[in-house]
Amino acid sequence: MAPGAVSGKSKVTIVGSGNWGSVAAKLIASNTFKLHSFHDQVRMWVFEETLPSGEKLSDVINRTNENVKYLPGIKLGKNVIADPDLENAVKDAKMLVFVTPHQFMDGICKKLVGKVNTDVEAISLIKGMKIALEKLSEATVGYRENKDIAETWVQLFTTPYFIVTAVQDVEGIELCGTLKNVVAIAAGLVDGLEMGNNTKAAIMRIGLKEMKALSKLLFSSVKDSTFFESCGVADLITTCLGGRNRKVAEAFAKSGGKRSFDDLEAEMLQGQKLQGVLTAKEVYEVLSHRGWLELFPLFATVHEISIGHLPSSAIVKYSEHKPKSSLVCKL
Ligand SMILES: NC(=O)C1=CN([C@@H]2O[C@H](COP(=O)(O)OP(=O)(O)OC[C@H]3O[C@@H](n4cnc5c(N)ncnc54)[C@H](O)[C@@H]3O)[C@@H](O)[C@H]2O)C=CC1
Ligand SMILES: O=C(CO)COP(=O)(O)O
Repeated sequence: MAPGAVSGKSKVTIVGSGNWGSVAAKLIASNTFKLHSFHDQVRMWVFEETLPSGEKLSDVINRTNENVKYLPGIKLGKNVIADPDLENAVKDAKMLVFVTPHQFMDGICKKLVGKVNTDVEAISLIKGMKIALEKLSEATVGYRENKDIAETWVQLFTTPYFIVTAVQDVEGIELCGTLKNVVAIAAGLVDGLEMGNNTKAAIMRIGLKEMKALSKLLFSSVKDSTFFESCGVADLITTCLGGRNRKVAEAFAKSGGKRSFDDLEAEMLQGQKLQGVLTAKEVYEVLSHRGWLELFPLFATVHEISIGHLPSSAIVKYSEHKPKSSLVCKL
């Protein structure tokens, strides 16, 4: 029997403990407690930090059963164990749930080499829900070939208020979750410029079109139908209406570009991380490398605004840059 399957039960470890990581821990812990195929206890790796009280965050989570910094006011479940030691947190796991801001993943993966079970299964969480208050939400699990494994993950996450669907399109789902954060920055800029709902809806539509076009250019296997799943249009709507990327971009535009995204992130999010600005830079690099910049004016403009090369108002002027080919329209 594999070490992670003590008494035949799969042990789950969550790698990450921010806002969404803590929500995931709560969801999963409620299921592992009820379902016989999973070990009750869920380990959650915590990037350790010292709170203003002088206590360690992991100690406080274990004492109060609450992530007081990243998800205050919500009980995680007594079977969630916070562990600041990454190696120890993963060593017996049969199922790993990765949920840290993506800029930290390289370092984490390097530390995990040779430390996890050889038959471990892993999932990277997709985006777009505020569900800790148990309001109805959805998510999509992507899989390649093995639908049975996908269904195990669906079982682990599903609750009466959290509907999870398995979709055979890993790349499409990953790219939806990644690219929507860039569109959310654009939507926030429109809010900061006080341009109203029609303009915002137009930006969201164009953003969705660029999301689909870029995903399909990068991976021909990406399915159109994925954009109508929760990970596609639903996630895009929620992030553009109420997310952190939107909120900080709004403040950036309101400051007339005088405040940087880094400053605003630190001030407004108190340790939580923005993904949209870094993603816009990474997308820009890909577009630039492949000679596709003019095919994706919204994505390119978001990056140029975020680094101060263009004013926020450029977000509604970018359509004057005419794409060189009709490739985007064809897609
Ligand atoms: N909050 C949301 O609604 C959703 C977030 N996501 C994704 O989940 C991932 C994690 O997001 P959240 O849990 O919201 O995190 P968060 O933004 O709330 O918190 C940041 C996390 O990064 C950790 N951290 C800071 N410095 C670190 C370092 N050097 N190394 C490792 N960790 C470090 C902090 O301890 C904290 O746990 C992101 O990729 C995000 O895109 C996905 C779906 C929904
Ligand atoms: O998916 C998320 C982070 O990548 C959530 O971001 P928002 O809070 O901007 O919606």
